Amino acid sequence: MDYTTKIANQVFHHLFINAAGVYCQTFEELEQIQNAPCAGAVITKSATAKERSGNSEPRYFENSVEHNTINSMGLPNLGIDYYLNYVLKHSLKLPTLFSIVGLCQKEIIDNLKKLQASDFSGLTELNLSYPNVSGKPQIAYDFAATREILDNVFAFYSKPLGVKLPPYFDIAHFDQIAAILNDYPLAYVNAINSVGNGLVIDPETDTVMIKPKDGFGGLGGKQIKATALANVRALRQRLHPQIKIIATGGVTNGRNVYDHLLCGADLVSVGSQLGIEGPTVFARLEKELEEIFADKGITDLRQVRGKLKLIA
Ligand SMILES: O=C(O)c1[nH]c(=O)[nH]c(=O)c1I
Repeated sequence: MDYTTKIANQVFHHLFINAAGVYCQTFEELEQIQNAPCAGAVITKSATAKERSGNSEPRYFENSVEHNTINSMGLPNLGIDYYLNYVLKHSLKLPTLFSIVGLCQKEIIDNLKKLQASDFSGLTELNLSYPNVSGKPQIAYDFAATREILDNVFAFYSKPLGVKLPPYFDIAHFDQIAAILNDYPLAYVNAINSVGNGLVIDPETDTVMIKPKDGFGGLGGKQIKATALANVRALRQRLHPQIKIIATGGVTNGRNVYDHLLCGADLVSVGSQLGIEGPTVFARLEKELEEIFADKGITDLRQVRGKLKLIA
């Protein structure tokens, strides 16, 4: 299958990218994704202006039997300069996306000003849905704040930009966020981030699984697949066609990838299952996807993308 996909000035030859936050904290992890068979792109951990150690541990739990995760990492990262050094210093094998975040609007703007002034020419992903910094609502759940930030960003930022969105659960919210995003020259949206503030209990000890926020954390893996598919589908139906979609959420096998394509995904990102299985996951997913294509006699992605059928 020819997976060639373009987003802004970047050409991808495979569908898969790591989800920001997974396998992308250090040079070593980033290089493992660069060199992973069937990986199409790499994205950095969402970077803040300064290095952060993040929340206290345990802050991540994976149930590898059920393919589910919960995390309240608290934005640990090595700081924007570290990741800028990576994307500028290395002859990178794959298109490498830069994930940016900020604890306040000023930090977001300052980070993007630094990127704008740098020689970085790839895609930037503005994370509007950093769920685990306590006391901070997700920007993307505050529609006025979302519009304000995008106004301020696009007043100066001229490099290709995407936004990472949290899941929405209300049709009116799909309408509202899409109406906002359609007002800006976005290269893409990445939907969805983890499903916020879930709770997982240890049956042995009647105790929460993670320490921060009394056990509340962002959910990932199989348990969020239906929500992820709905968000990809709803955004595809509403956004201008030139705004591409990176689909994230619930991908553990080839059929899930296929379903995200049916809902309109241009690329597919893998988070929890990458963390559980490691970078060989991309080759397994591509193999399973090609088996589905063979069964259905599909030879071109245009026969799948956005082709979800409804009941007449
Ligand atoms: O806690 C985190 O670091 C984190 N965790 C997530 O599940 N999504 C995010 O965007 C982030 I910035």
